[in-house]
Amino acid sequence: MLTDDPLSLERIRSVLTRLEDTIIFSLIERAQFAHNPRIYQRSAFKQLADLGFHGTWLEWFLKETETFHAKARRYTSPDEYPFTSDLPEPVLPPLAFPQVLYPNKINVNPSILSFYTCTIVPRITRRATLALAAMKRANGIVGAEEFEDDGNYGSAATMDVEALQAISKRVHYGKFVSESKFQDNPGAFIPHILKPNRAALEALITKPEVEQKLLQRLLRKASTYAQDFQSDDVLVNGTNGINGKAVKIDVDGVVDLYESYIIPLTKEVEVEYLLHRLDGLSEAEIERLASSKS
Ligand SMILES: C=C(O[C@@H]1C=C(C(=O)O)C=C[C@H]1O)C(=O)O
Repeated sequence: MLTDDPLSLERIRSVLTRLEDTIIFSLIERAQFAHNPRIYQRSAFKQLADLGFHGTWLEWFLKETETFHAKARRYTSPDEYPFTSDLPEPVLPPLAFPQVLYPNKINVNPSILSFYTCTIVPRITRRATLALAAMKRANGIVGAEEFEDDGNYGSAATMDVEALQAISKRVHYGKFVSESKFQDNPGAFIPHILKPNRAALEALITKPEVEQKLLQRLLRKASTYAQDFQSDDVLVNGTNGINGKAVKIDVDGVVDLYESYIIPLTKEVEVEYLLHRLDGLSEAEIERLASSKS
């Protein structure tokens, strides 16, 4: 039975499980558009330079979106982390969230943005890109560089922002996992924090059976959602997809995203959080922690 204890590992894992669906569906939506590599290239749009912005189209989308969300106090929540630095202060006073996590400044969004744009997007949009190429060749267009560009820069970036926000929330939830595991047995972690030992900390937080169960569930989910998309070849709205046909998700690509990137980065967040879990505590406070067990 799920408790409302914010550090219940069962409750935390149920949030991670729910985020799987959010991530898979955001990737399915992004997969309906071609790769559109221009939106990930710095200074690829003169119009942005004219606005004084010299990042990528996607970074501009993130900045504009996160600027508004920051004013609406989104990033005062302990489970929300922006990709953009120097955001404005909220227009409302921050909500009084319970102080569940130990104060920290861990934000791995630069790593998330890098693997997402360099590896995940090209892989999940491959089918849309191939379908676009076939359509363009059939219409006598032969320029290979055009095969990756369907011009849907706004739609593609909107889907990218949704995917990135869901992946960021999932990865940074590792902080709640680490606090939960630390409070359950602080004495096991403290020696490897006082004498920093990343490998020992990673071994303590790693649960292979949980990871395997997750990957098996993910394969079932992605395969089911891909099957649904296949059975519904012509989309109701007709705007997404190539030539009105739904593009099915790269099931192996979703599983690989988790196995090669999301799970390892979540564990990196868990270890980093633990390495700073005793920052600012006195020897007496650490001693008390070491001798306590929940
Ligand atoms: C998130 C946890 O910690 C680790 C990371 C996992 C993941 O990223 O899915 C799963 C199990 C653990 O190896 C957990 O124990 O649930």
